[in-house]
Amino acid sequence: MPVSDTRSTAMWREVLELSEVGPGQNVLLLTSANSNPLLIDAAGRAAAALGATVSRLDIEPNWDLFEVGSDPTVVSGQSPIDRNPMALAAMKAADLVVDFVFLLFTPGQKEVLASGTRILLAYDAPEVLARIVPTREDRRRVLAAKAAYAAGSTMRVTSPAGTDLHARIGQYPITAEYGFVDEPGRWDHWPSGFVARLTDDETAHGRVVLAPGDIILPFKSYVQTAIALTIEAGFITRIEGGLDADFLRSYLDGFRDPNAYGVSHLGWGLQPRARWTSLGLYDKHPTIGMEARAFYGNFLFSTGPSGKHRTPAHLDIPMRGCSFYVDGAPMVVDGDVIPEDQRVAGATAQ
Ligand SMILES: O=c1ccc(O)c[nH]1
Ligand SMILES: [Fe+2]
Repeated sequence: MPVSDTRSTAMWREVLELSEVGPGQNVLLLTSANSNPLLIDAAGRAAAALGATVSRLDIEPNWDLFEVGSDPTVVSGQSPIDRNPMALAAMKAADLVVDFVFLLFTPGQKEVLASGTRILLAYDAPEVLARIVPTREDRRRVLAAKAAYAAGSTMRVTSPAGTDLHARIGQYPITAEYGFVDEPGRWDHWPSGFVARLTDDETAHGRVVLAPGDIILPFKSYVQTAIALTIEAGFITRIEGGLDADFLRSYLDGFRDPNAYGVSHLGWGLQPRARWTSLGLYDKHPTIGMEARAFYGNFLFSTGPSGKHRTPAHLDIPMRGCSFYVDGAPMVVDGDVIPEDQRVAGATAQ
């Protein structure tokens, strides 16, 4: 059932207030043909009610040859604003841009954030946003996890299905997503609730075994048959299994890009209000699967773009029942997050 206008405007007011929107702030709504008008209208009304000056910039759709289906996360890394000085100038002049297009991983987004503009991405179905309106408690929990992740120089992920992945970390920043943008130059995504970071170049190695119930985005499917990935020097070198493995291998082959097999950002889900099951109740169009990316205790594995290599092929693969260690200290054990007051530091913990 759709979220009512009243409720939608109220939730936007809450999130924009958390994002420090108020009188004197310039808020730009960035839209395109793929944007959800319900989200745009509610955000504009809420920002105006908070006293901000609200403008809207509509850009050409970000279609790409490889974009199959209607999910903008299928192809990442470029957008029409990258080569549009007019759009970039408008976004840099804003204090906060609400991105209804999906600019993640694009050079244009990076340039706008560097100017101090805040960018809040909002694309998922309105009822998913309504279920996961961010809170200061989400921010505290995610930032505590970020601090624990930042303290380490090695990571390891294991699972009963046979995952045993090692990597060095520290070369690249941590993305701590809690759903609102309260500092200059900050990017975030509503709904969310997880930490993620790229591994140090060519250091990821071992095995990742996708078990039944793990999710591959943007396929928006639950893995039915196990897929065994061999990881060497930061790349997937072998994909073994049955039909799910064939589909994954064929999909990645279809990009004809060796970087499609890269290991991308790794982290874990920290949103207790996101549910592993939600994706199973939607058709593929209405949602981009943010509850799957954020459900509490997932291991968020992902492939494609890395620190050194660009590629339009990006998969987010939230996995259940894994254990995530930073310098041997457990962050998640068998799919359950270790609360920060029970976390122990250093390699002694394992
Ligand atoms: O919020 C997001 C969404 C997709 C992604 O790849 C990273 N973070
Ligand atoms: Fe991702």
